[in-house]
Amino acid sequence: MPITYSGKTGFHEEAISLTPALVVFDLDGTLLDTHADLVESLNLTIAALDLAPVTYADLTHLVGHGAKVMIERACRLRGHPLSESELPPLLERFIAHYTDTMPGHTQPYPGLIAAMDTLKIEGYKLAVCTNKLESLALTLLRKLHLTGYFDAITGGDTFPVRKPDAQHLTGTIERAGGILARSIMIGDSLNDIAVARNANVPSIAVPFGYSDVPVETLRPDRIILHYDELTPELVETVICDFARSNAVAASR
Ligand SMILES: O=C(O)COP(=O)(O)O
Ligand SMILES: [Mg+2]
Repeated sequence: MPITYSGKTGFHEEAISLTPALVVFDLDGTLLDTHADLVESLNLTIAALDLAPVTYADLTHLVGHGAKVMIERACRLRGHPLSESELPPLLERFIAHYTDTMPGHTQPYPGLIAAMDTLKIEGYKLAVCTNKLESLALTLLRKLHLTGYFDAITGGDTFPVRKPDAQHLTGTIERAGGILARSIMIGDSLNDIAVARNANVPSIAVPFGYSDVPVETLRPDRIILHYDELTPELVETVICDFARSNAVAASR
């Protein structure tokens, strides 16, 4: 059974404390180190326009809003803003190459699997909320034998809106059978911390992903340097501290 926080007694608080907590992960740069494959497929894509390759350092400014935006930004960076008709064949080229080479060099970050195993054993729910196209996220997670961990996997095209719009996260939580008051969001970039703030859910940032600014400046509720730190106790503490500061703010 998950450890529960001891809020005020009463039917409502008790019902909340008995609901298993849900840990929602971003994908690129949070669950999985995808950078080598993203850069490779992106460079093969823009090579169709004879554009020079982008680097890993460039990726931090390109990634975060899905493949379409990443291709558009890479072309603009290389001095070729795309016209509307140029994008669809490039997107197709990217999707085909990225899918064909999966899982490529992509790997879970150190300690992730052990942390997820512990959370699952303790009764926690897990989900993925990524701006990657849903089909790419599903195929990649399937090829890495990870889909079984998650109660929901949603992408940038699953709902009419995507991160940082709150509805991407609230929709993911609903699909996973979680509740807002017992959920946390873990991510590497602005969109993840912003979606959590917009949905009124606490956030944990990881510094090893693709943020173009230091994650401290995003003001997450916590930062973890390694997945060893992602324990049931930490999840409960973050949820409890967040509920407490919300209650203090409401009483002012
Ligand atoms: O693929 C992207 O652009 C972003 O993906 P993420 O939301 O999993 O970081
Ligand atoms: Mg990310």
